[in-house]
Amino acid sequence: MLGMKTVFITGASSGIGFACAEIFAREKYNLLLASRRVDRLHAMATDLQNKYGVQIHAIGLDVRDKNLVQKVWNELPENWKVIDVLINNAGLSQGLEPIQEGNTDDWDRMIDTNLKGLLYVTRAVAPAMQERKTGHIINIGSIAGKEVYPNGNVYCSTKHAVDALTKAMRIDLLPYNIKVTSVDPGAVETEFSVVRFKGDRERAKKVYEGFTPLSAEDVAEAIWFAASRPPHVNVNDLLLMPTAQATSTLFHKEP
Ligand SMILES: NC(=O)C1=CN([C@@H]2O[C@H](COP(=O)(O)OP(=O)(O)OC[C@H]3O[C@@H](n4cnc5c(N)ncnc54)[C@H](OP(=O)(O)O)[C@@H]3O)[C@@H](O)[C@H]2O)C=CC1
Ligand SMILES: CC(=O)[C@H](N)C(=O)O
Repeated sequence: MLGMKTVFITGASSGIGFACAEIFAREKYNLLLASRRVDRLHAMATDLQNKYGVQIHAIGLDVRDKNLVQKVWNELPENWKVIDVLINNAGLSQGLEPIQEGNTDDWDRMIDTNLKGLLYVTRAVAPAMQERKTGHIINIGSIAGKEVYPNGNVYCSTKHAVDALTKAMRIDLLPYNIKVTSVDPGAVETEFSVVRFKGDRERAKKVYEGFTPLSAEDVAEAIWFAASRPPHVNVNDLLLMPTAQATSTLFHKEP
């Protein structure tokens, strides 16, 4: 661990988080990886350790579980609590219905993951950054945190909350030299839509037909850009879109 920086990535088992793990390992960061599918994390850890020679610690974690988040953090070996960059990436959408037809369990899952999960992980990690008077928290927001689109109601509101939280966290943490950034992608072809449509791969595929979406790597490179700025530079908010997607509403072609 000596001399090398450490990045803590939530939601590292797939998509943007998975791509971040590869890029930060390439840049010789040690990786603290968390998600529920810890088998995937172990598999990627072996691959990345062989490829880049960095140290990797994988933890099974459901960010919705407040007590588990704190327990897992408390039980980490001390050297894995020295986090230079926290990437609050874990998140999802569930369903795409108008508000009056929405599934309230879906709503709970999005709020518990995208908002409360981000809060619980930040609350566990930020005090150690405060103590060391250094750190960088990168929240993965969305164009859905800047605009809303038909049937996007609760998902969009969770990402609007992430937008507000990022601004508030920056104020609170500035006295301790902790940077706070929001990276806000447009449409990215990951498992996101398969999760949204609960395994309906045909429906998920249709989301990306007719245009070139962002790749997880496109977003991870943007996250690396923000993380690799010199000490006097903070990227407050980085919005990146597929060229073909003028606004979030173009993202959903469904009626
Ligand atoms: N794809 C897109 O178009 C866009 C995505 N985003 C945001 O990017 C982030 C990453 O999404 P993306 O990579 O696309 O989607 P993926 O579905 O590919 O990845 C989501 C990741 O989040 C993890 N995750 C989900 N729920 C939990 C949980 N309760 N506890 C811990 N980890 C969890 C999943 O791991 P596991 O299931 O193993 O727990 C997985 O690693 C999300 O916050 C999303 O809102 C923003 C804009 C656009
Ligand atoms: C742009 C996103 O955050 C997401 N892909 C969505 O469907 O809104």
